Amino acid sequence: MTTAIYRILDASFNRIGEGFRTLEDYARFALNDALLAESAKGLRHDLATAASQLPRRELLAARDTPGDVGTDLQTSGEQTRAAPASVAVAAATRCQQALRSAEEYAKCISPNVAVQLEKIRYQTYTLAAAIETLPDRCNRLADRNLYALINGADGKDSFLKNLRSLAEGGVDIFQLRDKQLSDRELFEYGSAAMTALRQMPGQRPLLIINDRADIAIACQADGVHVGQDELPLASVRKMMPPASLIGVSTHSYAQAETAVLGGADYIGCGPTFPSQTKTFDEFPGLDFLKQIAASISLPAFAIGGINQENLNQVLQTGIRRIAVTAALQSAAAPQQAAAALKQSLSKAQ
Ligand SMILES: Cc1ncc(COP(=O)(O)OP(=O)(O)O)c(N)n1
Ligand SMILES: Cc1ncsc1CCOP(=O)(O)O
Ligand SMILES: [Mg+2]
Repeated sequence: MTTAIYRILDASFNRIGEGFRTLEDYARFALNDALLAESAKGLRHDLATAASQLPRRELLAARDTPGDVGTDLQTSGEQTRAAPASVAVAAATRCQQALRSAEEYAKCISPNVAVQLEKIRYQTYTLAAAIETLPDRCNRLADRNLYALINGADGKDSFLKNLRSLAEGGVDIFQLRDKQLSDRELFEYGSAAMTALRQMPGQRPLLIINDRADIAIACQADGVHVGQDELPLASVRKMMPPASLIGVSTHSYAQAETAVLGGADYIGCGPTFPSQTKTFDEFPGLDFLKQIAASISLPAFAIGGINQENLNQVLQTGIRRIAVTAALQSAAAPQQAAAALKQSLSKAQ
């Protein structure tokens, strides 16, 4: 019986390793996403570490490919795949199934290895979901690059006038960010903004609510933006209607990785420069933006003190999206300032 167990484990380890390699290739060459490719590679290494705790001689001795009664068993679905995305989904499914099988049989000879395989299996569920959903997440914001954080300090009429004017200037995502308004006011401003946006022709700008999933739901906004101190992404996702957008603030590569794997629809990255809107002690700055641009294909908005004067420095990092407050709010002519930012962003695309 021990030979049978090693034979199953040997076959499973091969299947899992091949599955991770297939996922890595898809993330690297089809999605152009270094973070997800690295994540698949990391799991392949974790698998090798777990397997190395079993005697390799026994695993190889149990291998008997010519005597395998299953090599001819194939379903017709295995012969064709509609697209690379289907190859990746099938690879992820095979990995998960083989991990489960390996985990169960490993329990007979090494409970410790079984625990490690279980951990890899859970991480595979997360990675598979992130890989499968990435194209959709990217497409939803594909041509949106100018994001304005607006407040209601001057009253609702002025807020709506500003919203319409900035939309004319080319803002394609708004965030209602106001830490002074009451819950009732946030709801009223958000609802009024949604009514105004729905009346706009063509691809209307989106409305995201800062910090508060409950307010976003109540005013039927397009989504919510949460920082590192708000509710975690997974909890917010459970609360929001299925098509809602969820953005996450990130200040380090590790935070960005967690957001991408956790299913965020976009990330805010910063602060880049000192800001008139919010005070910061630390600035991940342009180096952080470079890191993000090199590794992450999820829409990423640089934020913090960005204006027409320093925009080129941001664009030189490879980042193509920005989120701003003061560059519009403090401008003599906000609509023209938005149009100028939009033009610079469009030129860089
Ligand atoms: C697009 C975008 N990026 C980052 C932030 C900052 O969010 P957070 O860190 O939660 O800070 P507050 O905005 O809540 O003060 C953001 N709002 N939008
Ligand atoms: C909320 C927030 N988080 C990081 S920077 C920032 C403020 C963005 O406004 P500004 O463009 O005026 O710096
Ligand atoms: Mg916040």
